[in-house]
Amino acid sequence: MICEKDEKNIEALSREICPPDREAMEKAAARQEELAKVPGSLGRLEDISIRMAGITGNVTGNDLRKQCIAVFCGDNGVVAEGVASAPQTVTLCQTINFTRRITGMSAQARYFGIDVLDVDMGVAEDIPEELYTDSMLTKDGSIPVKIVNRSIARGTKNLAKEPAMTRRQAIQGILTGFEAADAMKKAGIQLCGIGEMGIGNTTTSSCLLSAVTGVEAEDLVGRGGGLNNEGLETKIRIVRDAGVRCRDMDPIGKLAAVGGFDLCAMTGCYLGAARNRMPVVIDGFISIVAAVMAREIQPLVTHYMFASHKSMEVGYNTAMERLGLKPMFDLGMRLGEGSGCPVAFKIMEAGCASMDLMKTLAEGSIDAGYLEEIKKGNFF
Ligand SMILES: O=C(O)c1ccc[n+]([C@@H]2O[C@H](COP(=O)([O-])O)[C@@H](O)[C@H]2O)c1
Ligand SMILES: Cc1cc2nc[nH]c2cc1C
Repeated sequence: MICEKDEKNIEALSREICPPDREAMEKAAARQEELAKVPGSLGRLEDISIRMAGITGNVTGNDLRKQCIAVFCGDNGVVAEGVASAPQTVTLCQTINFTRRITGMSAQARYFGIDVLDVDMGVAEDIPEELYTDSMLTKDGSIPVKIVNRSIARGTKNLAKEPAMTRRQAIQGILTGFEAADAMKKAGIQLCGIGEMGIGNTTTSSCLLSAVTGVEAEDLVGRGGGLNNEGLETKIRIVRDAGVRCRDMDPIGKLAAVGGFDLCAMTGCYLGAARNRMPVVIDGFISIVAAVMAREIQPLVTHYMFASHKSMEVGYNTAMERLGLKPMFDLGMRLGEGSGCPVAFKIMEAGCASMDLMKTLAEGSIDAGYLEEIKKGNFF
């Protein structure tokens, strides 16, 4: 049963997020200056290693090889307004197909050996019982391959006509996100990404972004999965009304009025990852709007966030400016699911490898001792 205590819990948990370790960051920056290269020549890979030092407090040894993408799935009542091009049933289909590792995100996850934490936050249609699990961890403490049942309701209400959900439901969703972050930490995950699946969620995300930033709907709303002109006009109108209606609400109020169950859980998961001092990767438009919502609750959370790719969705830049981050790459992607996270994980590993394995010129000098080692066949 969700109650006032749970809302206080979100505040208390968010207050536990620490600022980054500045001393470790200074040491890491100094080490990057000394390594055998032109200072700054590894560009943003250097920044990543320095930010990682701030997150863990360690300059070296920031191993990021145990990785997981948490994908939060749910349907959105607002699709009744004709604001999405794909049928709602795609949400169910992809939620199931994450477990088969055959979607845009999960195929990459399978290839790279990344875990997927697939959470049903409120898919409208039935998920077969055999595919469900109640626990975010298996008996041996790993991330389950099945779908974790945290369904709040079979989709949200139509936000154009009434609040998408109750405040209690929004709180429940946020706390599920915290739970997911804790489960990943317990499973030994060192780097996580946050994705989603939910037809209609570029509309809910645009509503939230408009409400938070006050930016005009026309400058935020895109075609999502490929909306036609008529649908786009409706979407802009709905986002404009929602933005005005929710402008003065607190973050949880905004999420309840015009958000989705996926967005609530994603918001909580960013906060939970930061609370666990775990670096967390942002995917596309929906993912970055949830990151903005997390920042509205606790600004320190951004120190733990890394932005993967620049989504093609129109409002992406507005959200990015709000966070003060910079995407790592632009591949013209706009799929969602967490599909930008695997490549970002590899870039982040590269940044940490430079710090761990490179030497300074002095440490790597070619002297007689080194040549003796080479003669013995010891190259590393
Ligand atoms: O993340 C993005 O940048 C992104 C941009 C456009 C669409 N999507 C995906 O497409 C779905 C939402 O699109 P829509 O048009 O139904 O609102 C949802 O399942 C997202 O994962 C995702
Ligand atoms: C097939 C399909 C897959 C998706 N994955 C995320 N959003 C999606 C939308 C569609 C239509």
